Amino acid sequence: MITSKNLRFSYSPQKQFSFPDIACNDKEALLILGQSGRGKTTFLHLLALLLQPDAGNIQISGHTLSGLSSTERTNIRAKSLGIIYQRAHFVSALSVIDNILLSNYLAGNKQDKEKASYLAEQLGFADHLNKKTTQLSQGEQQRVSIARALMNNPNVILADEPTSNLDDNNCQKVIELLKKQSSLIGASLVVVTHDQRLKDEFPNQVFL
Ligand SMILES: Nc1ncnc2c1ncn2[C@@H]1O[C@H](COP(=O)(O)OP(=O)(O)OP(=O)(O)O)[C@@H](O)[C@H]1O
Repeated sequence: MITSKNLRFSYSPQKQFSFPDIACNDKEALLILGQSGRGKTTFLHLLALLLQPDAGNIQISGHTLSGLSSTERTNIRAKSLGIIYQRAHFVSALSVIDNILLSNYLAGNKQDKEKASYLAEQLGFADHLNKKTTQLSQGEQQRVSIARALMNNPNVILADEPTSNLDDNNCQKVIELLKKQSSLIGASLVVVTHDQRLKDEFPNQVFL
């Protein structure tokens, strides 16, 4: 479960944000909608402990995540969070499968090739595992990002515009897969987007 309360953040005195409180239980999904520039990525990066709030707090599975060192934040991110970034940030020298296995390595876990292959099968890119990520289409890269985010069975999955580069058919597929896979591992799923196609896919919604 993830909750946030009274979160505030500023890039500068002119650019200040107050975010609505959120709560997303295990196996549940929450959609955060907002137009471009409303602070969706900023909010997601606060939830992902990549940015530090000026005020307010975040709890994951009942633990309050304030006053942590940078190492502690990095460890929580690697072990408890699955993050699907707006841009995938793959290591271009590595193959698709090695990019996926890298998240096991960074969390200090055993590299689980079987799980990577299973997820690739489920997400429909099993034929591409030995390619370089640069050889994949945007939609394929999006699905590899989802597999990478699921590898350590995170408590919380945070997805930034996971469907923005996808056509209607792939948009539907990716959201179904994300909801199914996160529910299977018992995670909370938080999606930020401006993609109006997702409005009917999530009963729980917050607007920025
Ligand atoms: N590092 C930064 N320094 C200063 N201002 C920033 C920084 N990052 C983002 N901003 C500003 O903060 C605002 C919110 O940015 P953010 O990326 O969170 O919005 P968004 O809702 O995700 O937008 P989009 O849908 O276009 O990705 C924007 O006006 C942006 O210019």
